[in-house]
Amino acid sequence: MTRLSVNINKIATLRNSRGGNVPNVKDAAINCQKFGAQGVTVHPRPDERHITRKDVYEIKPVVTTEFNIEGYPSEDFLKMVTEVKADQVTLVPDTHKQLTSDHGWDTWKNLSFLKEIISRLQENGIRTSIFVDANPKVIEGAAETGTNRIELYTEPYARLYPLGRAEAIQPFAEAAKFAGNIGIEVNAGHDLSLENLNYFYQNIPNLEEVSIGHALIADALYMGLETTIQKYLDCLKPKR
Ligand SMILES: CC(=O)[C@@H](O)[C@H](O)COP(=O)(O)O
Ligand SMILES: NCC(=O)COP(=O)(O)O
Repeated sequence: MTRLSVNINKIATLRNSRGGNVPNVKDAAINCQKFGAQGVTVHPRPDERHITRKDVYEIKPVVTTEFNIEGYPSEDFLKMVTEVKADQVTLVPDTHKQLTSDHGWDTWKNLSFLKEIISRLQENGIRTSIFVDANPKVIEGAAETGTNRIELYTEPYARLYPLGRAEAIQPFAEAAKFAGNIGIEVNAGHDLSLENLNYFYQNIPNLEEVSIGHALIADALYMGLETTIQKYLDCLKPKR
């Protein structure tokens, strides 16, 4: 079964545009789960332009499914995810000024750094995932870090999908197969949508989880959160 974790960053973006507490991110987390999401994802950034550190602490008690926190492993970030006891932490190689995440880790170059962080998180009972490009060499490096999972960075798939989905999926299918063969579980995310999700799911073996925010929250403006989540879950129905 592939789980859907809803990234609620964009709810916080809307809230922050006015100050105050509308829309309420805690209620969004509660409702995503009520409507069937099997996880809640947040990606707090150092400038707190959407999810804030305070949000992370406030959301945790209402998450009854899986709380996945994504971000760059600064000391501040590590303290927060450990205090909050995230179920899963996804390490992302963000730089300070990034508009959004746009690349995976160079796992070989950052091997000792990642190894140390991953063992600290695992000692605290937190499952780890690291954000990577669909590249077997990089995934081999990920295995060396001791991580439980990788998250495949799917923006290149989403971008190429309208031009030719068979070519778009190929490196991802190979990468996921390679990860499976060396015993690493696979998550995926970034720019997945109602247009491209089902084909991704159909072609990626043993996909544990997808985290989806931008497109899903945009769809919810038109269809409502409940219908939208149902449609995303329909894309992840067991393969026949
Ligand atoms: C790692 C990843 O792909 C997501 O967390 C995505 O970057 C969402 O972050 P923003 O909402 O800040 O764009
Ligand atoms: N890890 C990916 C994520 O949480 C959401 O990415 P996006 O759907 O907002 O592009």
